[in-house]
Amino acid sequence: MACQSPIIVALDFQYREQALEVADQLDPAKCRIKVGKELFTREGPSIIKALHQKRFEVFLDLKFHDIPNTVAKACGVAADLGVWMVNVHASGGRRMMEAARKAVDQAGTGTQLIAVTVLTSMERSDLTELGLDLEPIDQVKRLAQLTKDSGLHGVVCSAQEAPILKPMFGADFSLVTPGIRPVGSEAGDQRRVMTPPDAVAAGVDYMVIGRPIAQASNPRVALDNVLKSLAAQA
Ligand SMILES: O=c1ccn([C@@H]2O[C@H](COP(=O)(O)O)[C@@H](O)[C@H]2O)c(=O)[nH]1
Repeated sequence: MACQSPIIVALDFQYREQALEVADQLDPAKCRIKVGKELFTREGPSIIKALHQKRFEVFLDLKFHDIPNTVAKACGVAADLGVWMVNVHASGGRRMMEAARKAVDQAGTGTQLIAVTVLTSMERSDLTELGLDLEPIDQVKRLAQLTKDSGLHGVVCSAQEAPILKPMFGADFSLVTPGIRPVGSEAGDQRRVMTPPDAVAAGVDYMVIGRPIAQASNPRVALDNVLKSLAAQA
């Protein structure tokens, strides 16, 4: 049965052993797992297989950004791996995203394809340096609209943008939000952050949590504490 939890735990480790040690402390009924660039670059598709064997649904977070043909082929291969979700950068443009969606659909594995709008580590000053003289929310809205128009299943954004995006794009367009910080945990390199209960109240569908759970002395307890904070609010 598909996992009902909104939590996606990012296993940002280099080695399979480290990642699986944390995965073994987690319950696939209570969270999904995100595999990103560091772990996938070291371990390759075998880490996906290992997590699937442990019954986790996997978000393969490689944020593809290249010409349409290259991204479409990569997304098709990711979908063939049977991952639950894969992503691209929305700034790759409409033709890139449409090609990627087509390739994912052709795989026939039900993989969801989403696009990154503005990284949660970025704030207005970062956009200014890129020549974008606007608030993150304005760029997020623009790229989310392009993502929706290109036929993708949702976007990566910050939870801070969810109250605006959810009514704009509706229940079927997933908002996947990193930059989630339980009370008391350090923001680190994240800039647009929110607590788990506030993120749910803001309308997010899925929240990605890495270091606050994966680097905790007890990841199982850290995950349970997040889930308890959500239940207390419900
Ligand atoms: O905009 C984005 C897109 C992806 N991420 C990824 O999410 C996790 C967050 O980890 P934390 O340790 O909870 O900060 C990480 O794997 C990023 O690559 C993101 O943070 N922001």
